[in-house]
Amino acid sequence: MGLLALGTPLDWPETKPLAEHIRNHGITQFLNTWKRWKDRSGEGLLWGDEIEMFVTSLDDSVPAAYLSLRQSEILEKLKNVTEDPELAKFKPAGCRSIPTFHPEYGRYMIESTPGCPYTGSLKDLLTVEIDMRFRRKIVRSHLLPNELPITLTSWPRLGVENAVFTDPPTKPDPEHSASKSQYVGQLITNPHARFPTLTANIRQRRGSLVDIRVPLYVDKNTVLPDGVKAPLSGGVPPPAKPEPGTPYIHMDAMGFGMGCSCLQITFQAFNVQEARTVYDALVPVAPIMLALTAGAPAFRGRLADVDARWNVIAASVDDRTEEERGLQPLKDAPFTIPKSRYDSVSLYIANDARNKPEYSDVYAPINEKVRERLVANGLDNKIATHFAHLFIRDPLVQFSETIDQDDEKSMDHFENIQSTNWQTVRFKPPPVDSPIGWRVEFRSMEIQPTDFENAALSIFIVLLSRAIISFDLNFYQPLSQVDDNMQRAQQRNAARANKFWFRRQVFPEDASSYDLESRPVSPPYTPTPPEGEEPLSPTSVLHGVSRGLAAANGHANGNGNTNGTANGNRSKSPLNTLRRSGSVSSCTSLLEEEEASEGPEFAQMTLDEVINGRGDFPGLLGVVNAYINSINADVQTKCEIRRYLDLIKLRAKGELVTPATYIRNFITTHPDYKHDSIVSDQIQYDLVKAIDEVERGVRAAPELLGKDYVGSGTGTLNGAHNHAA
Ligand SMILES: Nc1ncnc2c1ncn2[C@@H]1O[C@H](COP(=O)(O)OP(=O)(O)OP(=O)(O)O)[C@@H](O)[C@H]1O
Ligand SMILES: N[C@@H](CCC(=O)O)C(=O)O
Ligand SMILES: N[C@@H](CS)C(=O)O
Repeated sequence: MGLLALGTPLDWPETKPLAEHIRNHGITQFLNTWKRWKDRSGEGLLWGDEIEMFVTSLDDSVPAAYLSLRQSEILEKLKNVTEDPELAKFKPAGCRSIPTFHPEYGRYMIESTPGCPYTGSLKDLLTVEIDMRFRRKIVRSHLLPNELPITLTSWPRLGVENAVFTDPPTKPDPEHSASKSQYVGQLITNPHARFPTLTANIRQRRGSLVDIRVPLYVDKNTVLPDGVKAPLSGGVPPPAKPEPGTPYIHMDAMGFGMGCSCLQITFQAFNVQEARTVYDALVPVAPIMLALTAGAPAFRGRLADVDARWNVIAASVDDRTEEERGLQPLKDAPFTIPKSRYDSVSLYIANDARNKPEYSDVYAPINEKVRERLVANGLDNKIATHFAHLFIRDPLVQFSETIDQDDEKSMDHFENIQSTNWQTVRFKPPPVDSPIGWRVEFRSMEIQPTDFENAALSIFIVLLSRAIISFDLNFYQPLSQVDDNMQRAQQRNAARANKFWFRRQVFPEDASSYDLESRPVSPPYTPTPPEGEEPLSPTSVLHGVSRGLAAANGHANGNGNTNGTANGNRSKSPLNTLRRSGSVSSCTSLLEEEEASEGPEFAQMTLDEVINGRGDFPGLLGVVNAYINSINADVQTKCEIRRYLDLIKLRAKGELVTPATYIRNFITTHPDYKHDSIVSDQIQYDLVKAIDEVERGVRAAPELLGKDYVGSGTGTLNGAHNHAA
């Protein structure tokens, strides 16, 4: 959740003339922080997750499940839980603090975070699921008897025409609502000024309603839509912009995207250098984790032909003008902008010789004035270019009371731009007046139905970040490949059927290059815009290659059971220790043929291979296992951690399904499903009940969670039914 300042929000015509003032002071504020923190080390790893959930309300008489719009009431009660002596009694053993709860975009959403950040010790990692479950129980205990806390990524029936999908019922109001949507009304949006203002100002800056198009999953009885009711303005990234003639689901409001739920992880790095290294390494991991966590197969009452939310949110906050989208010749805009504010990363940032200029191969326009100012103040070109790219954007939410700020004491103007650049990974400078240091936020993952999964994914990403630092791993690949992977990750059944570009050789070839401090620094570079300022479509170059390549290759199944080196920091020969005996690849001729054309640096791998490894490539889980083996921890703790890592392993192998597949299967096998792509009220009601029962362990879902999953029981704090209405 972004900056939640208070005040009188300005509309777009009032905000636009302030853009340069806000950017200038934002950079001044950043430079003040830079001066304070550039050489400072923090405490090292502290980290936390953010879990976004929906509050749903069930009406058994219809039957139907609605989005409950009681966010404010519920958060009002949750505001004081930290001091609640009653609650302290229920704090589970191992849970260190009372969690905190925050608003999110949807008026039906609650975000929760741990009360204080975790450390990286394995023992602390074992408290993550306990903490997440505690949060869910606290929320559940503050709901009405007919309400449930549900961690679904998209709400299948949000915005269905002439239908009730909220409690209380709401109607679209295109005349007066901030989005002007023909499908959803103002009341689905959190009333805090940030959210309606973002919604209205994005639309006004863009010059039209946002335009979201998701390919429709066409079943045998699907009646193809006869077009949309509002004129469409185009410029939506694929596959939200299906090929002409492809049927799609249309959405037209920020809430369809930002009203989705995700799982985010924020780590504090030891220093700025480490933060930049981890940021870069996680950029290629983002699409991999999007595919592994995919959980959004239905939008606006229909099954989609995608499994994930990403492009929907990208299009839902796409404030670019027609000129910026390349639909009109440039007149007022200085350049075309290839991506939405919510999108994948377009520049690597580490000052590292391995960060070759050719890897930042997607067009990333920059604010040259900002770059020059940052460089003149001592920043190296890579980090300066990163911020100069973020600062091509205009501010979207400004309050009249806070136009003039004390740049020594505030970061609000900086955060205004930074926190509305919603990229897969976020590089976060230290806040003012706080001991918190440089952080990296990993943002691509979709929320999972259970906290077992949410904890497993969080633990995996944290351990991966430790392995990256410990073994000095090199995940660099061209950002055009990462962008291509982002699109592949969202396709239906991507986790099982798609291939993803990844770097083949991830270990340093020369052990002496391990020392981050002594690594040579690559020369400055400037990303070159393509000739004629046409918007690039790097993904299209690579698209055809991936399509339809099912994971039919019979490569050996790495079990991720590596023999890591002892005493982890900077393992000296990770390649040798990770080479698995007997795991030589036995690829099909198709794969061999494909690989032959791939070159030595990068290969297209199944998700199983990226995670579990193949041949000399250890897989992300392989390096995590090596890291675990290299640190001192008792066997019992390591075994308990493996329970979580097994979920990652088995899901990547395809032995467990993604939430998207589970939900899709639930819908398509439901007796009320008529093979017409439609998710009816009855289906959604049963789905919501089923997801809740699965979470509590009342309903088995071995295909999603394995057979040993133990649920949260009644799910409430005191074992009774919901009580705190
Ligand atoms: N010192 C710290 N280092 C790392 N993570 C921290 C630290 N302090 C808090 N966190 C965790 O960072 C997460 C996000 O908290 P933060 O306050 O940065 O949220 P935010 O600003 O709303 O994030 P977003 O970038 O999603 O808008 C939480 O899980 C929190 O536990
Ligand atoms: N809910 C958004 C993220 C919102 C935020 O940036 O905090 C998502 O699913 O990605
Ligand atoms: N919650 C996100 C998306 S609206 C933010 O505030 O930036």
